[in-house]
Amino acid sequence: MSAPTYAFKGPSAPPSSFPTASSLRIGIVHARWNTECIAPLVKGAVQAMKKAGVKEENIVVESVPGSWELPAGTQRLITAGQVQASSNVDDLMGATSLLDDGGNADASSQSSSKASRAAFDAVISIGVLIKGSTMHFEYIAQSCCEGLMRVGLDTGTPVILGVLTCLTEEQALQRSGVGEGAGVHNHGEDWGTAAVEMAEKCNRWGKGKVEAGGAKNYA
Ligand SMILES: Nc1c(NC[C@H](O)[C@H](O)[C@H](O)CO)[nH]c(=O)[nH]c1=O
Ligand SMILES: CC(=O)[C@@H](O)COP(=O)(O)O
Repeated sequence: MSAPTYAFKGPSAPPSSFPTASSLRIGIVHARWNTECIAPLVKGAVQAMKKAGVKEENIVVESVPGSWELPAGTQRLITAGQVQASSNVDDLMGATSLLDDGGNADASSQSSSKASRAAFDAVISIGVLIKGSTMHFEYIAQSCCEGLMRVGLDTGTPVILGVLTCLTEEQALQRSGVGEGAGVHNHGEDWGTAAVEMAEKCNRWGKGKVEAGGAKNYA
């Protein structure tokens, strides 16, 4: 199944600068299913956030078994950040991620004395669902996306939907930036940029600051 070509589908350019990026703390929770795609997607998100100005030590990467576990994992990571911010709880010990050494290293490898202990400004939830021969895919895809939306609205922390729901392995690879042919694009990069933008905007709106004058662009 080859990728269709589009005239304009896709996100427009992100903001040209992210003034508060260096002080943001952003979490990634990724599923461990379909690692061929998960690893490049997580890498794309991390690289985009670093390019926007987020410090590597302020990006926390944790994993859960599959996409079904993403809503609960995301909710609990947000809570963990809030607990850390209000106490002296140290790193989240024992956590494993595909990006660690063979999935066996613990989260202390990410730690740095300079790392933020603030509540997370945004969390990216990354999973790759690929249609099989039963209804498994449909149930997980629907519940996972609805669950992640609920976590974002209930906690007030921006949750970025980094879940691919693909009908074929080829579709998943193309959207992870490792496929072949037209339409290959690492969506993880878009999710990283979206996380920084939403973190900055929600922090600003939370302080009651809104930008005036935007209507002139549409007059
Ligand atoms: N089929 C896929 C799954 N399935 C696993 C579930 O997400 C879950 O981990 C299991 O049922 C235990 O509760 N997960 C994916 O991320 N991607 C799939 O394609
Ligand atoms: C429950 C499962 O993991 C499995 O039986 C789902 O099968 P499929 O991915 O072919 O729908």
